[in-house]
Amino acid sequence: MADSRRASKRPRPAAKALDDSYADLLAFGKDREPYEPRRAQQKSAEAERRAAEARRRLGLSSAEDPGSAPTAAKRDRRDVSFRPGGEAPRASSAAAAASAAAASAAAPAAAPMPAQSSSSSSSSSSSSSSSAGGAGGSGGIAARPGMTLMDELRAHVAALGGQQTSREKRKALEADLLRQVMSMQQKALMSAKEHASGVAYTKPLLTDWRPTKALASLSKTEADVLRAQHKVEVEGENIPVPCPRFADMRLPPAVMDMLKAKGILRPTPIQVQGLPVALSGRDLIGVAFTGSGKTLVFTLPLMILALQEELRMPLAGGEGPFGILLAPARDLASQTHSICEEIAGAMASAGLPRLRCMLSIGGMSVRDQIEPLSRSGVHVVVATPGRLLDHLQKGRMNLSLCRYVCLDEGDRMLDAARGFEEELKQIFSFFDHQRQTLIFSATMPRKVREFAMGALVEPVTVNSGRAGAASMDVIQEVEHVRDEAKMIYLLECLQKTAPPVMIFSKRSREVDDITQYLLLKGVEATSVHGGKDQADRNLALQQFRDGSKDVLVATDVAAKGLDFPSVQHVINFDMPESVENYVHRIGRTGRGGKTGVATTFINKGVPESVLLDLKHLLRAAKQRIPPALLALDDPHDAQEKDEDGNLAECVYCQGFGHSILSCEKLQRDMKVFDSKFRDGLRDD
Ligand SMILES: Nc1ncnc2c1ncn2[C@@H]1O[C@H](COP(=O)(O)OP(=O)(O)OP(=O)(O)O)[C@@H](O)[C@H]1O
Repeated sequence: MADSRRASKRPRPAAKALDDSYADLLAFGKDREPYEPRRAQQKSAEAERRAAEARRRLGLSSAEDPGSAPTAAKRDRRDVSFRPGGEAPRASSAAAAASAAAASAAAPAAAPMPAQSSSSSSSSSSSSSSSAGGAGGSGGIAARPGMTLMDELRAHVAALGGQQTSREKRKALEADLLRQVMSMQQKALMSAKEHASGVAYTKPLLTDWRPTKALASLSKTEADVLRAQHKVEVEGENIPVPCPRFADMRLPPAVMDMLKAKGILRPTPIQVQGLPVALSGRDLIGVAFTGSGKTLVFTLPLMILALQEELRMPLAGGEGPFGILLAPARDLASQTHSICEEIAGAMASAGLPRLRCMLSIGGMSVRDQIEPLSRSGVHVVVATPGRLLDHLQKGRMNLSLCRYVCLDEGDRMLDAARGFEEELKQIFSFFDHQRQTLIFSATMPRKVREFAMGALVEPVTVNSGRAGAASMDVIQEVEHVRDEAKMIYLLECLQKTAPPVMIFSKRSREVDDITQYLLLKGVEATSVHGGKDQADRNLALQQFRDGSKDVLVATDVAAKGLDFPSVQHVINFDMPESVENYVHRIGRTGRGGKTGVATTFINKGVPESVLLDLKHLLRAAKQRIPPALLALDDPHDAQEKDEDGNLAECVYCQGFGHSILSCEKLQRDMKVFDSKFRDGLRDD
């Protein structure tokens, strides 16, 4: 069925524009239903009740239902987006979620926390909340005058330490703590309008994609055997069958040729299962180790969807996009944009329409970015959240045709303290219809995944390898080096492998110092960090990519997602604040099936909890543990085992050496929450 909204604006193109050889491809789009929200079907009685309650709390009459009229919708976008779920205005709702970190011991009978989400929520998330309630600690606390939220958290945990010692109660408290912090993330994935009006999408936006006949007829058991062979684990209902060959996925011949030309002959495990899920229109959370090919899992389905739409009816000026791909950093967005362009180029050179992909990031001219959209429309937008939101708010772009959203490095995007939850919340408010949502990362604690799933529609999770584990293709070496000896030792360390080599440091100034030092010593080095302007960053990345520079020195802006060919060695000049960042940093080597080396300098300046996490990570990856780490007194070795005797991971940050109750990341994040609520939310 054609998209009636678009069809009513312009006549459909003549059939002659379509190439017979792509009949197969077109076939799986032709009967797709339009993707306007089908409110009548989607609103359950429960949703109606919630909508009325939200309207009452927001002081809206029923005529002002945010979804009922365009004018009301506009006002709602401004007014309601900050008040999801009809809760208190944003500062206090955010404060409630953050202060959460501490289920109230002082007031166990306090009012229950707000409902998690009006969309379908995962059973596990609801079960954790109910068990938390059972622990008698779901009231949530806010910072009292003169006390920071962190103080409250500490006091609360200390109090509980004395009172509740049983494993069950502690687990319940952990679940509650996490539930409350994470409740912000779910809201970030929903339109505030939907949240306020209780719209709950219950059915995925299925496409007509099918695998080849032989695979389509596989039984569930046979599909499970295939999954086990490819070491992928799945969760969810009615999961599409895995496809062990690209040929099974019925990709357009132009795409098959492109993959072959790039030496991509067999799908990686995340692609074996992730591509069928994404191609069939299902919401997806994909977790797989660094360098395992996640990017193709979210770019290919969108490009194919955009191609089908373009073949059905070419875009005109001002129209589009059909999908947005969001990344937490500009350089990563640029890289993803290049991959989309490459796919678009391959399609065009095979005689298919040229798809237009727009890059929308800060540090570049707004006019240059937006010009292709106004001139001829764009099919795909790859963006960082801040700049995309700016385009939407200023009316330069709209999401009326957009039905596909992907968050790359999803846990970073959704990070309750340092992520983009506020921007995402506002971006999602520009949707007035359902979309397919995909979230990818190499690191995503199980509980965080469960909470994010609560905002998706019948999601499928696909795991390849333990989330947060380092790539097994990286040999990890950890060395004790005093601060004053680091620079000199760095030169020696560079001799371990041939170039290219990446060096990471937390601080921009140190990145500059290291680069200067290496240049003085005759090493072809360049650098990237947040303090450099975008043109310099692009140049440095280009020089490292094309081999004209041997060494790239960088802060963590280059730690996530960037893919350079054949990096041999990653040197951590300092240990990052969390093992999660460590996993991303060392994941710049050992990619696409190649092996690499990572060397990390540690010394007494690194917090013990981080060293303990590192020790456990090395152990899990069967790497050598240096004496400095072996010597650490490790109380968790004995205590923090799960039911199966495995070491339990922190549900908040995925570290192995501690629980959420003593999680340094949560403690740091609580400080950020504190400043957010005191200073107002950031506005960049
Ligand atoms: N099936 C495949 N066979 C061989 N190489 C592949 C395959 N799929 C992707 N690659 C290559 O592997 C490299 C890493 O892929 P990609 O950047 O998508 O990894 P990733 O999982 O997104 O990593 P990160 O978690 O660091 O973002 C790329 O150079 C890509 O071209």
